[in-house]
This record gives sequence, structure tokens and C-alpha cells, in this order.
Amino acid sequence: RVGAGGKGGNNGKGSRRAVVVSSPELAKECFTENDVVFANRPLFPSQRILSFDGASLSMASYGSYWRNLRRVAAVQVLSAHRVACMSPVISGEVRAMVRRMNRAAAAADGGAARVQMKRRLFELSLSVLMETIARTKTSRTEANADSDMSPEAHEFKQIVDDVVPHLGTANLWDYLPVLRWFDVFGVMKKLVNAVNRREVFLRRLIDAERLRENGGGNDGEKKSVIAVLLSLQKMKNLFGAGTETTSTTTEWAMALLLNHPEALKKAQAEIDTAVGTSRCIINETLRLYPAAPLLLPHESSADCKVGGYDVPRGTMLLVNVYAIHRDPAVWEDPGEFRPERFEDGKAEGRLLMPFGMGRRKCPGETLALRTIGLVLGTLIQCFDWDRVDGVEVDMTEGGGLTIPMTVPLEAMCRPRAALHGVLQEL
Ligand code: HEM
Repeated sequence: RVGAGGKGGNNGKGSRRAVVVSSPELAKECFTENDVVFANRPLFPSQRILSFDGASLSMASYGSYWRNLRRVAAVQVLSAHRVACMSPVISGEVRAMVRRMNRAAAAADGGAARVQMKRRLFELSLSVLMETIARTKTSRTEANADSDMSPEAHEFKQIVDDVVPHLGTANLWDYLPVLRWFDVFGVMKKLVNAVNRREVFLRRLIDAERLRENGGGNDGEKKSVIAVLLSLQKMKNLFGAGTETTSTTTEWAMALLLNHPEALKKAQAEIDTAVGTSRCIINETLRLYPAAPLLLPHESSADCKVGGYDVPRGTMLLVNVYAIHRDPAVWEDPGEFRPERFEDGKAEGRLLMPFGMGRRKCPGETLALRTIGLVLGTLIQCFDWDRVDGVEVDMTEGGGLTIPMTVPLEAMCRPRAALHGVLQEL
């Protein structure tokens, strides 16, 4: 369960020393006794360009600088209290999406609309982040009928689309200097261009927030993230980490439910009586499709041992969460979608780590689970769902930093008769 590859600690010759861990015991060993040693991140050339030379929270090496940023993120921006304050914003965005779907269904033949779930969920996730980070709602109009995004979110999506294809641990450009010297594939040009656009964009959001602040427009608890950070003077970028992961997980959850109508019916019935029971479905989705299947890469800052093997300083650590979550020694029929595994604490003691473990664990977990829960709960409660033309959803997985669905999810949605009045009033 420990794999090794590459020689030499850095990527100067197109290779890099790496250790791949794919069992629950070894993952625990890496993030308990070796947690401090593995708390660094390898900095690939593409990441160096994108992360202000390693200055972003997710890419910074372990030390006082990272600790400081992490404290700001965990305490000021993503704490349970902050997330509770953000909930009305999230619900507002979800309601806006439901309103649009309801309108589309009313206008469609037979009262059911064909919905591009992937696009909708990504847009929603980005809008939630835009709204909590910069409060851009004012610049959006309902007349923009078929999109769930503000113009700012649109602009940011274009920047993300330019960057995402060049992320990931198997990017040749990062390993082979010759490709970089001649900027083969024009990667450098594209990344620098995207970073420059991102700078201009963020600067604009910050200036707008400053103007609002000067005008006395900020009200305590409902402050945007930028306002919070401005008051601490530590503006850092959290958009990248939170968008794709959240929307992809919701998309997989909907796909699983469409292929398991009995689970969908059960969830609908339960939500009608007690909101919040979609948690087992979310856990099971994150078990089968962890949005970061290899976590983010870690790097050792000193020699250590993993599973009895010597691991030298400067080795990249990849933790295969995808394999750990499907370990047949731990999970019965690991490939099957069975949310009941998580009922009544039945899965307690089994390692589920879609957000990682140890000190570099995802600080956005509370926000992500709240957002996914609200979105999924609302979609299941408000609509009856069907597969397009009754055809089984294609569950083929794509590659990259996250696990995208190869065929973007589409589904038929029909407003539930019992909720007609409620939907009209949204
Ligand atoms: C389903 C949603 C999400 C999943 C599955 C997820 C998963 C992860 C994972 C696996 C890591 C790396 C842990 C490691 O290195 O061992 C991570 C890091 C991180 N995540 Fe998330 N994440 C999600 C949503 C979010 C959200 C909503 C935010 C914030 C808005 C966020 C912010 C971050 C940051 C800043 C880091 C870097 C932390 C550090 O290096 O110290 N994530 N996430």
C-alpha cells in the first residue's frame, strides 16, 4: 500500500521522488506522528505563478506565515459562527436558482424542464462564494433570466476556466524544464495572463468594498469576507479552493440519486418530515467521489518513516483517498451507493477523509457541507426528478485535480404538486 516513484527530490530532470499511500492505516500514520513533517507543499512552477510565489494559504509552506493565514481563515472567515451568518446568503442564492428552474418548468412542454445540472451547480456555488466574499448581488438583475451568476461571477469563471486545465499533479509542463524554456503549449503565457486578470478583478472588488465601507454600508455580522479581511488587512484569495469542489460533489450526489430513484423517494419523504436527513447521502457521495481524490500534494521537510520504509526529506506525498474510501477490507460492496451505511452512526470508526486530515485539512469543510446540504435538500424537496429520456446517468469519471463527471449531468425537473403555492411565492 506504499508506492514510490521518481528519483531526486526536485523536478529538475523531469522526475520527482514521491510516495503514494492508499490504506487507512498508513494515511493515519502520515497525518498523526508524521503530520508536521508532511505539512509542506511541493511548489510546482505552475503553482508558483498562480499562488503569488507560494504565498497563498493552500500552497504556503508550513511555518509562522502559513499559521497566521490559517488562523485568519479558520477563525475570521470560515468558522462555524461565520458560516451560520452566511446561511441566509446561501439560502437566498438557492431560492433564486429554484425560481429559475420553476419558471423553466412552467414554460416547458409537459411541465418538466431539462436542466443542465453541472452548469447550474457550478454557477450557484460560485455565486454563493462571490456573495459571501464580495457581495456582488447588487450588480445582478433577475432579467438575466437563465443564469445564476452575477457579471462578476461570470468574469471570474472565465479566469478559472483558463487556469483549471493546467492544474494537477500530472502536468508535463511542471516536470520538464525544456517545455518551460520554450514555453511549449504557451502555458506560461496563459497562466500569467490569467493571474494578471485575477489581480485586476480582485483589486476592483476590494476598491468597491472600500467605497462601501467609507459610505458606512457595512453592517456587523453580515460583513462580506473582503470587509472582514480588509479590517485585518490580510486579503487572500479563497475562491479557487471552494467552487469546483462544492459543485462537483452536489452534481455526483444528484447523479447517484437519479440512478437510485428509491433513495431519492426516501430522501424526499424524510425531508418532508425533518429537514437535514440528506447527510447520509452527502457522506456516501464524498466516499465514492471525494472531490480531491489525491488530496493536495504534501511534501516532507525531514527524513521520516512510513509503514517502516525510509522516506527522505523533500519527498512528495500523495494520499489516494479514492482507494481508501473503496477499500473492500473496510466497506462492504465498496462500489455500491448505499447511504444507509451512515445511518445511526453505523460507519463510526471507519476512516472517511474527503477533506483530508491533520493540520493541513480543509478549513472550508463547514461551509462546504452547509452549502451542499442546503442545495441538495432544496432541490429534492421542491422538485420531482427524472433521468433524461429514462436513460441511466453515465457515471464515467474524468481526470484532473478534482473528479469531474465526464458527461456533464443533465436531468428533468418537475415542480412538486404539493409545493406549487410555495414555489410561486419564492
Ligand atoms: C466538497 C467541498 C470540498 C472538499 C471535498 C475539499 C477538500 C479539500 C482537501 C482534500 C484539501 C487538502 C487537504 C490536504 O492537503 O491534506 C483542501 C484544502 C483546502 N480547502 Fe477545501 N474542500 C472543499 C471545499 C472548500 C471550500 C468551500 C473552501 C473555502 C471557501 C475550501 C478551502 C480550502 C483551503 C484554503 C485549503 C488549503 C488549506 C491548507 O493548505 O492549509 N475548501 N480542501
